[in-house]
Amino acid sequence: MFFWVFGFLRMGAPDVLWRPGMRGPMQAVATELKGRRGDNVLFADISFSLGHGEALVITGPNGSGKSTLLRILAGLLSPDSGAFALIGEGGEPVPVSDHCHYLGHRNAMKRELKVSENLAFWQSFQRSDSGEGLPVEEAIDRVGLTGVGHLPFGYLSAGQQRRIALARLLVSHRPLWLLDEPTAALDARSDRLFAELVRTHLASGGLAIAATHQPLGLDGVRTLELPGIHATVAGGAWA
Ligand SMILES: Nc1ncnc2c1ncn2[C@@H]1O[C@H](COP(=O)(O)OP(=O)(O)OP(=O)(O)O)[C@@H](O)[C@H]1O
Repeated sequence: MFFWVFGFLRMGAPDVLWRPGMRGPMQAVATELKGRRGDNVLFADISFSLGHGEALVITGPNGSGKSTLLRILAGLLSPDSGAFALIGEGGEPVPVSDHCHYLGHRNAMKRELKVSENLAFWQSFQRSDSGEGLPVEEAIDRVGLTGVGHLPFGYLSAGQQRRIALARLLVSHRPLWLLDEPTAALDARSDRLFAELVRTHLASGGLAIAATHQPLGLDGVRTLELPGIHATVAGGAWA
């Protein structure tokens, strides 16, 4: 038995706001990905293609393999078979690890370091040739937490910490955002703020793939539903 839910609505043609130093449009292509944990095949035949300005939301029950699929896309796990590639301007593949932001369940911040120190670390660590990100203080402003830069990260509430984790996406520019439960712990206002951040990213030609149980407040994104463990997925492919 297999379930595929396709949302083929595409967001309106984005105003492509290329910034200085930014590379040309990218395309993300997954080809017949098969993911396994131990003896369990979680999913198979996952194929899709995303162009610049497009987003994909991955849904499915607990344990269906959403995080596993995202980790495979990020290059943190190997697929059982199949491939995922990011194709740059001119048709050449570019390393996914250098061109993606991966936001996992955890925020990947040091509790003892100041918010600004954490973000400055990520800015330096994830510097890319895809273009400049925002200054740290501006990224903090964008997630609605003006003035918290001097505080230790551990002083923030769970929702505030998640918002700073989202600010990490802004301090260095990377075209592909891979987001695992990005809105966990966020309140309704922060959900809207997150949707706005993704909308802006897509409008500047970026790509986003998010695994979530909650609606992300984004219109016109494609949806991929993983059926759940022990089910067989077959025959689903996007052009
Ligand atoms: N490190 C691991 N070793 C072995 N099995 C694992 C490991 N991590 C996850 N699994 C198993 O893989 C399956 C898929 O897990 P995954 O975290 O990808 O699901 P998910 O769809 O993201 O779940 P959730 O909605 O609960 O976040 C689960 O059955 C889980 O027990």
